[in-house]
Amino acid sequence: MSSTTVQAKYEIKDPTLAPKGKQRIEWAGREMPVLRQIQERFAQEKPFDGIRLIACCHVTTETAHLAIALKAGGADAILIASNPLSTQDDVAASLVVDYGIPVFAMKGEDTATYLRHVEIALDHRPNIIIDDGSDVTATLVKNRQHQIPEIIGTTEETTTGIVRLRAMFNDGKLTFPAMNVNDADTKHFFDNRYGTGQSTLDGIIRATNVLLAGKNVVVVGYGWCGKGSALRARGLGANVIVTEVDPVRAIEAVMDGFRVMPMEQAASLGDLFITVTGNKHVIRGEHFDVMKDGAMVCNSGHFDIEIDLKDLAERSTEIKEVRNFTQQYKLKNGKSVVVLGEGRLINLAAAEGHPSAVMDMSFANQAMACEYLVKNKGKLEPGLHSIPQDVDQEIARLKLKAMGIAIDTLTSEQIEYMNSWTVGTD
Ligand SMILES: NC(=O)c1ccc[n+]([C@@H]2O[C@H](COP(=O)([O-])OP(=O)(O)OC[C@H]3O[C@@H](n4cnc5c(N)ncnc54)[C@H](O)[C@@H]3O)[C@@H](O)[C@H]2O)c1
Ligand SMILES: Nc1ncnc2c1ncn2[C@@H]1O[C@H](CSCC[C@H]([NH3+])C(=O)O)[C@@H](O)[C@H]1O
Repeated sequence: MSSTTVQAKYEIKDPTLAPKGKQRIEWAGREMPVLRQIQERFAQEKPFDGIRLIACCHVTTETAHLAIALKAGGADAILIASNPLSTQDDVAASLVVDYGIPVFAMKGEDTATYLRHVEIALDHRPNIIIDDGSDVTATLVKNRQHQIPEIIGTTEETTTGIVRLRAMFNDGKLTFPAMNVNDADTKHFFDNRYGTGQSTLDGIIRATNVLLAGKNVVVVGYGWCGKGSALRARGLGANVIVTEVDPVRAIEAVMDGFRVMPMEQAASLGDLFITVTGNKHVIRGEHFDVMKDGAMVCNSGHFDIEIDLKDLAERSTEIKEVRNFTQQYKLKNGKSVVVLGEGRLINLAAAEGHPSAVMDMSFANQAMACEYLVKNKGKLEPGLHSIPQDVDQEIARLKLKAMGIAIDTLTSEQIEYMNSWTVGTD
């Protein structure tokens, strides 16, 4: 359903889902104490008064808390989906109905609708863009150069978005500041590793209900997301195999106790494949040809191109939906390959994405990054900017405090020793 009145512009599936969405948003809030404190401060200080802001994020209970915090800080904010399959329609409904935040997102929207929502967001003439994967920023740079003078800056949530921003900068096209949220320690150490680890396995289990104990699980890419996925798959009793292209990460996987081999070999061994590379076609034709009958493939990295689904379709005689988010491709060679979540992020398509406790830190970084952009308006060079270390440390301190965990502090003698060079072997 959509409304085009100036006050209540939105496009969501069904506003009557709002009560369920509100209940779920409130539940998530129990695990988001850091963002809550930031929200309370924003409500007092109103750092975003007069600021138009768009957020392109997965529309989840966690993102709801980010949007609510930004609105509390005075932002004129609207929200669109960062993935066609990840929207939680009840959350979208509640944001519109209960919190007065315009949302343009519907679970299962087609690519044309997804791209139309990007245009609607840019029509809002944002001063700040919160992006997850850089689709909005890339559209701005490609098609809306005239709006760039109005941009104070952007913030980027994920690894692939940062890769795209670096490429944009090297091309001379990133002419405004962009805050690198992904690389904050309190973001990728926890979100990419433990968040992706848990929610990826959650998505696979919700989609298939298969037992993982004893299965050969191939994790493609041993970065932050790969480490988390491999760790949690092992925890469920799977025999984990890792494939990599980076020799250092391959050694890490070996020393973490996993078998490492090229995909050419792993393809015929795996019962389940999880891609987490941010790259393209890491599983493709020659791999499908040698897979076991009934092998399952899914992606928890980035776009739906990590697995070459076009190639798979060309090798198939039939594609059948066998469960929600589970499609069986019947191959010409007589075997079948099962694709989960249409090759899009399995953790957000079939499950609910990362748990609130990790998104608390990711979105605390997002909120603080937006405030930093406003406070430093006109002073930051174009290009990528790290989250200041004191902000990262403060988020960690607040999180530990909320967890009820105390840690030690350096004594003055230790500080002096750590800053000296004269004391050595005696
Ligand atoms: N599902 C989620 O919720 C979620 C969360 C965070 C990040 N991400 C996305 O997941 C992807 C990975 O993120 P990350 O932080 O782990 O990145 P990363 O850079 O730490 O890891 C990616 C790894 O993939 C490896 N790789 C690249 N091409 C490969 C290939 N052909 N075969 C095998 N390995 C290959 C790289 O060498 C690297 O070690 C990114 O696209 C990121 O945006 C998804
Ligand atoms: N529950 C959640 N709510 C909001 N964002 C999430 C949640 N779980 C994971 N994410 C974020 O999703 C990002 C990866 S998603 C990559 C986005 C891309 N547009 C695509 O859909 O392919 C991570 O960096 C997480 O911070």
